[in-house]
Amino acid sequence: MTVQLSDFQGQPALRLRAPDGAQATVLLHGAHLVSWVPAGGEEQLYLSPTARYGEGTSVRGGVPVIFPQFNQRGPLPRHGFVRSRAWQPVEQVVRGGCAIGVLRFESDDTTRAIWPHDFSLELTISITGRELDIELAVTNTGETAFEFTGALHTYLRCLDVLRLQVEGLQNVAYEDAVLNQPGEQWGDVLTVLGELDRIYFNVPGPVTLREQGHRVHLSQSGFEDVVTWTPGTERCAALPDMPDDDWRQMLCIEAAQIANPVRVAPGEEWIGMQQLRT
Ligand SMILES: O=P(O)(O)OC[C@H]1O[C@H](O)[C@H](O)[C@@H](O)[C@@H]1O
Repeated sequence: MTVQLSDFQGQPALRLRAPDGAQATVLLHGAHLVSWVPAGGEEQLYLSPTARYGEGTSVRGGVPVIFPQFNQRGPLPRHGFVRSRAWQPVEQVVRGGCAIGVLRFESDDTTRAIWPHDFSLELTISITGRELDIELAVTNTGETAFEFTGALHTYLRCLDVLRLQVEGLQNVAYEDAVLNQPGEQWGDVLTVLGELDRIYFNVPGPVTLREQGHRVHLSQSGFEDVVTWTPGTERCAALPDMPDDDWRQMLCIEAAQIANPVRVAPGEEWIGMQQLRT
């Protein structure tokens, strides 16, 4: 196995470095990407300074992998269970100018006890220049089909969430979990006024986060939906693993599959991807 483990906050991690200087760090815990610095650029991901680490916890920030259940849309723990478990490192390599890290998670007695299916997940993180690709492959290794929902729950770092714009969601129907009602994005930009928690369904193209002197383009395949989330003042103050005012420095733009659960037949594989470019 071609993997060299580093330490990040006491956690085993893969540090990726492309020949052009792009860097990323992914924990074995949750296959959780906690840092992405494009070549010649600055940190693009928000990571809470009071995040918790280790078995059973989920890290606040970075890119949590949500599987096999989004949020509380089913009987499983919120956002499923793979974000709070250790994954296995599979590969760490530099190929064609990209630094690539691969991690794997396989069903075991603990997962079967709450979700009776056999599966294998592989998360591949690839960086080069100003681009990050995150690919989640879900394989059904069992004898019967299963369905899942999930997401790559990307926390983007920003200067001030109240002063940014998100483009690419015009005319897209959404469900607003704060107002508890459906809606449709009528303007060409989404601005944030405070707590925001929306699922945009069937998003047709890329989404761009834009603020003064900074922008990130996000595109996705496999995943049909996009979630936008920031907790706002009150909810953030109630989160034990995030400083009270830090919600102003982040916005989650998640590649998600929620409205139409994915059905995976025995032996089949589903692939979902989120691509970020600055
Ligand atoms: O606090 P967590 O379990 O990590 O969930 C954080 C957030 O994730 C998603 O974005 C959901 O849409 C939110 O409703 C939820 O609050």
